[in-house]
Amino acid sequence: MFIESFRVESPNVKYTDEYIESSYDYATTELSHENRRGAYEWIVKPASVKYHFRTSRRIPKLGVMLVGWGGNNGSTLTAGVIANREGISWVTKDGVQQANYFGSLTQASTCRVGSFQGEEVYAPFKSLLPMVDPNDIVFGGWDINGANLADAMSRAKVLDIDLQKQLRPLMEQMVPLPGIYDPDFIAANQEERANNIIKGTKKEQLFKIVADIREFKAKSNVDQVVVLWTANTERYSDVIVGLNDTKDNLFKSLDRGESEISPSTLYAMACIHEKVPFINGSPQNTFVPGVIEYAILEDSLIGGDDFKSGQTKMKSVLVDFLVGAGIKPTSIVSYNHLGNNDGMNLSAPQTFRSKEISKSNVVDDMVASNAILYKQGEHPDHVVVIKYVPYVGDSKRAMDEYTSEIFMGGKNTIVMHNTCEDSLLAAPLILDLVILAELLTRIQMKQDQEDKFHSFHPVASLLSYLTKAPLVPPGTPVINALAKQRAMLENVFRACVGLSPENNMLMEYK
Ligand SMILES: NC(=O)c1ccc[n+]([C@@H]2O[C@H](COP(=O)([O-])OP(=O)(O)OC[C@H]3O[C@@H](n4cnc5c(N)ncnc54)[C@H](O)[C@@H]3O)[C@@H](O)[C@H]2O)c1
Ligand SMILES: O=P([O-])([O-])O[C@@H]1[C@@H](O)[C@H](O)[C@@H](O)[C@H](O)[C@@H]1O
Repeated sequence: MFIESFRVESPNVKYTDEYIESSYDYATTELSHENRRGAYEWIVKPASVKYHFRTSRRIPKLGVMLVGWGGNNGSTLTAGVIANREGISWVTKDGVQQANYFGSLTQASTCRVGSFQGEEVYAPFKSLLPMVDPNDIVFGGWDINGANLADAMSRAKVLDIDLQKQLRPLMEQMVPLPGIYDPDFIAANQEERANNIIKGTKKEQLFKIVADIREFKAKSNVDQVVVLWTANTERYSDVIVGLNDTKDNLFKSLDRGESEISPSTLYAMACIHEKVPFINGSPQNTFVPGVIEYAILEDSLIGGDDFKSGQTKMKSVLVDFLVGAGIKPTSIVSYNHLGNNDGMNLSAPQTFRSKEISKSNVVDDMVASNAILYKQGEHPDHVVVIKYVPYVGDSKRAMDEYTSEIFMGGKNTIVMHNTCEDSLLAAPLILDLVILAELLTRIQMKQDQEDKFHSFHPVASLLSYLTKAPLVPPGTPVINALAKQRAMLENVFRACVGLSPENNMLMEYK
């Protein structure tokens, strides 16, 4: 059974005009290793911590500024939202296609709210808490290439022609603002694309971005802005003591005109300066330690890294299943080729290295969870290959092979092939990232013994479901298993309306 919405009635939940307020007993455990009767034992004690949540019900008019707006992802997302908002349908060789938000967790997934007369009851994920409607989002952003969004959509070659024809008049007036271009951080093959750039020193560029954000907010008449990086993958920045290891050193480096400050770090600093959430959809280390310290000091939301859209998303499901089933993956080979501009940029060794890192670390938590299968320090062989093949364009071809050890010395090899437009996987994730980032800024929490409500930690680990390399607060475990990431997000939102975590026990039927 499916219901469109629900209201929680509980002594622990209060709906006012301003807020949804809830009290929630967080059940956890406390572990100790104790010498009992001459032998050490691991003691596990159930514990409970009372939290209070307060979610503002005032949904803002949201402006989203994309860095790399004219790229395949940026143009495809903008086109998709306009098509949904205008209710556009188009003719394809398979018949008439309606616009939809498939692939978006917030817009096209559901969550179980219970059972009714023996039927399982599900509601839209977006009904858990008041969220921005994507159809109401105002888009803007920057691009180092000056193509308008209609031409960018055509260049991307992602969407059907009949749809593009209907969208062109609605998109050709959208022109990206000049972006910060530094050839030292992306592939040299991007140089000819860079015809729309901000001149000046890095500091002048940073404060031009600040001015752009303020002007966009005023002109678009939006209440809140979220900025998301969907520009090219940069090489990693060197992290150097005295350069970018602290907020103060980062700003001193900026004043000195240090070159080792990437464009993405400059955009992030500008957003933190304006207390505008900044999400990194690419794998580079935008968030050098100085940026993280700056975000924490300013309590300004940052999140990332690298959209988890295809091969890696599948990997974070399959390896979790295998290891959870007591099967030992021993070799993982992920190959793909694609022919879009992202693929061209990744054909340079230094930018590929950024992507190789984010695509390789995704199994670490699952391997570490099972010492029966893996000895200390043991890992599967794990290879990532990306090749640039212009002819296939955005239609990424991914081939994965997983070899595992099974019962009594047996071997099992799983091979997968995946073909689809990479941007059609990423665009809905961008939507989720900006909608969730905005929502997180409207949720406040406190433990029972705390005096005042406060926001979540500004490093938004709750966005990890959507990223290959989740950015987490210092000292926080990095969870990559997709089911755990989704459950974490859903259960925190359930707590905000006083509902217990979905535990799948179905005791009613036992
Ligand atoms: N499935 C996916 O598409 C997917 C998944 C994970 C991550 N990503 C990442 O998302 C990013 C975008 O992917 P895409 O396919 O849209 O790439 P794209 O090359 O089509 O778009 C990137 C855009 O960014 C612009 N740009 C580059 N540097 C810029 C800067 N400093 N400021 C402003 N604009 C800049 C480029 O001109 C281009 O228009 C890439 O980094 C890619 O690795 C994509
Ligand atoms: O999300 P995923 O499919 O694992 O990884 C993808 C890579 O395989 C692809 O080569 C790259 O161009 C995309 O940006 C994305 O990162």
